[in-house]
This record gives sequence, structure tokens and C-alpha cells, in this order.
Amino acid sequence: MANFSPEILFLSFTASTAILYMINNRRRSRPNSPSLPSPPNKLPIIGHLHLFYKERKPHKSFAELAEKLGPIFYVQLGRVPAVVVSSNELAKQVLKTHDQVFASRPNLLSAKYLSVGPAAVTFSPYGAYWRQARKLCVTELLSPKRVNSFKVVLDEEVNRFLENEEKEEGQKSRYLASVFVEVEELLTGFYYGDFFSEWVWPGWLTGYTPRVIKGTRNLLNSVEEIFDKTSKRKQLLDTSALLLHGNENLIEVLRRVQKRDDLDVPITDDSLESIVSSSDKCTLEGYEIPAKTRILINNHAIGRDPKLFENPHDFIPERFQQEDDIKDFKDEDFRFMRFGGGRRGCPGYDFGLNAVQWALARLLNHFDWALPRGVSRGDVDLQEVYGFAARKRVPLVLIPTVNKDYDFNP
Ligand code: HEM
Repeated sequence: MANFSPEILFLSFTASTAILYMINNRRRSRPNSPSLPSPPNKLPIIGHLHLFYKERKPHKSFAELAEKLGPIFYVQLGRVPAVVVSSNELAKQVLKTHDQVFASRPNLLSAKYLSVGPAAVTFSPYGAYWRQARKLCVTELLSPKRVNSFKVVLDEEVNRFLENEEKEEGQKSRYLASVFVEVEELLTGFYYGDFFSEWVWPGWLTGYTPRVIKGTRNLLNSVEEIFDKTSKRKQLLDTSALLLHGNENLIEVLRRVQKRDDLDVPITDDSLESIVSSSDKCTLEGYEIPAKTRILINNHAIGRDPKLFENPHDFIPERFQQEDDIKDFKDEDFRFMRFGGGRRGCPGYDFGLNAVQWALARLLNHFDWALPRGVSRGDVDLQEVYGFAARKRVPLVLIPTVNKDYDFNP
């Protein structure tokens, strides 16, 4: 029997339902902006969703459409009206000029289950709860002082990982990495059922909901195991342990913090419970964007814009060594958006950079790397898979040669 993927099953089922009922929802959800470009072939119920299934790479389909329709266009994704922007100027307008209007987050099924730790902030709707949770996260977990104190742990972790690669601990590290990869896949925001959020059955029919539940269980078990390991580390990371689902969830942390008398902004019961959507209408490039329209910033297309990058499709990592580009880490022109932008931009910027630089510097300084014998540069598959952050489709396999002068236990 042919092996149909859950998405195909779901899309076919929905498309046939659409044909049976012959419902044309064009009038219901098209925003009030007749001149906003939009692709043809909009189907009943699923809208333009069928255009984005190709190779499971919606970012590429959006980029191809932008080439035909321009840097701003409208698509109907199931029940969700969306506007796709594909230029850095428009991204700047969304993330800077109108960032309050677009500061909320979509209501994803995966986020409902996986909203623990920093993800609880990431997926909170914009409002009082998000503001307090983010403030708590920034002051208690991501302040420069905190990030500095984690350096000891980072150092220890990188060493432990390298030492134990072949032992049981190494297997656990690999398992943990696989759990995070799965979580990252689940949080991509392009599960088709999310465009019909009032329907519960597609999640069960396609097996997506059980997958999310399993992913959540694995994540929580892994994180709990990490924090149970040593009481010393447990003390050091006490606050982050709480944020990452210790004995209290984030609401309980907020309830506890609510009783403190040193808060700049007192947390009232109202502010804890109120979830405000400030999603208002606004104008982009002369087009009126109705309230509750989802804005998708196509980072993939912006990162390959020939107006911004010379030979954008060529692999020239040296381009990022230019002084201007290093300075451009501030990204005032919104060319890279590595950490997003605006009021929902990444508060873990320092932490993330430290962690990546620390691990990468070690790997590059203390090992020489080469392709396996018989494999040449041209053989390396540079295709990506769509995700929260695009990952290589085929992992890069390299042979390290240990620098014997490096002491793992200084
Ligand atoms: C190199 C590492 C990292 C990268 C590339 C990264 C990137 C991002 C991006 C692109 C966003 C979305 C911003 C937007 O919507 O405009 C984000 C949000 C967020 N990140 Fe990071 N991040 C990194 C590390 C971290 C770390 C280490 C933490 C915390 C431990 C963290 C916590 C958050 C939170 C809480 C949000 C949501 C902010 C909000 O919605 O208010 N990130 N990150």
C-alpha cells in the first residue's frame, strides 16, 4: 500500500471535504485590501495551503512566490489570513515601526504542550503575562551576571561531552540532542492543523498530537534528569531549573515572585491572568493589513536578496569576515535577523552567542578537521530541512584529529 504522509492524508481529506461542501470562503477572510498581490489557485477551505507542501519547504515556496508577486503578498492558509514579507525594509517596518501591532504569537498546538522554560515566554500572547514572564527570564536567567556565571558550567559541559563521547554519557548526550531536534521540528509553526485551530481531530488523525505529547514527555524527563544530577549544579542553576519545569511551572514562579516586595512593577492578579491580543490593523507599503492577519517574514528570501548580498547563492563564508559585516551584527538594516527583532526579539542573545562561540572555539582550536577519505567538497549535501532554524538535511561527517597538546583537565 502506498505510504502517505500525515500531511498528505490531512490535506487530501480537507480538500475532499471542501469539494463536497463547495464552500467558497473568499469573502469571509480576504483582507480589505483588494490590490494586495495574491497567488492564484486558492481552494475552498484550505486556501493556498496546497502551494506550500512542495518538498516540505514552505520557506522556498514563499521565496519563489515573492519572485513573481513582489516583496509583499497575501495568502490564505486554511482559516488564517497571512501576509508574507520578503524584503529587509518591510521586515524592519514589521519588527520596528509596527512591532507592537505584530508582537503577539500564533496559537500553535505544539506550543500549547511544549511551552516550558524560555518557550513559555516565546509563545505567550503579547500582554501583561508575557511582559512579566520575559522580565523574570531576563533578570533571573539571562542577565550579564548570570550568563557570566554559566561560563564555568559551559566549560565543564563541553569537556565532559568530549571526554565521554564513547561512553554511556556520550549516548545520553546524543539522545538529548535528538530530543531537542524533535522539539525544534515540532515548533516550526508549519503544522497544517494549526491553520484550523478550532478543529482538534486533525492532530489525532495525522498522529501529530501524540507526537507532540511524546516530545513533551521526553523533553521534560531529559531536563529533569539533568537537574537531578548533581546538587551542586542544581544549586547553581536553581532559578533556571524552576523556569525549566522544576517543582513549579512558570505561573507558579510568578505567583511566588508576586509576593516579593522588591518588584519595580507589582504583579497584580489581573495582570497575571489577562492575556491581551493587541493585534490591530495597520498599513504596510500602502496596503491596509487587517487586524489578526498573521505576518510571515521570509528570512530565507531576505538572506538571498541580490540587492543585499553579492552572489547570494554561493557558499562564501569569508563574506562574513568583512569588517562591515561584523559591525553589522547589530543588524540595523534587518539583513540577517539572527535573533529576530523588536520587542519580541531574542533576550538570550548573549547566552546563545557565548554558548555557540565557546563550543565552536574549542572544537576548532583543539582539533583538525577533514572530510572522510574519498569524499570531496562537491559531495557534501548542502540541502536544508525546514525548521525553527534550518538544519542540514544530511549531517556533516568530518574526521577530527586531536591536538595532543590540549589538556582536557587543566
Ligand atoms: C544562538 C542562539 C540563539 C538564537 C540564534 C536565537 C534566536 C531567536 C529568535 C530568532 C527568536 C525570535 C525573535 C522574534 O520573534 O523576533 C528568539 C526568541 C527567543 N529566544 Fe532566542 N535564540 C538563541 C538563544 C537563546 C537562549 C540561550 C535563550 C534562553 C535561555 C533564548 C530565549 C529566547 C526567548 C525567551 C525568546 C522569545 C522572546 C519573546 O517572545 O519575547 N534564546 N530567539
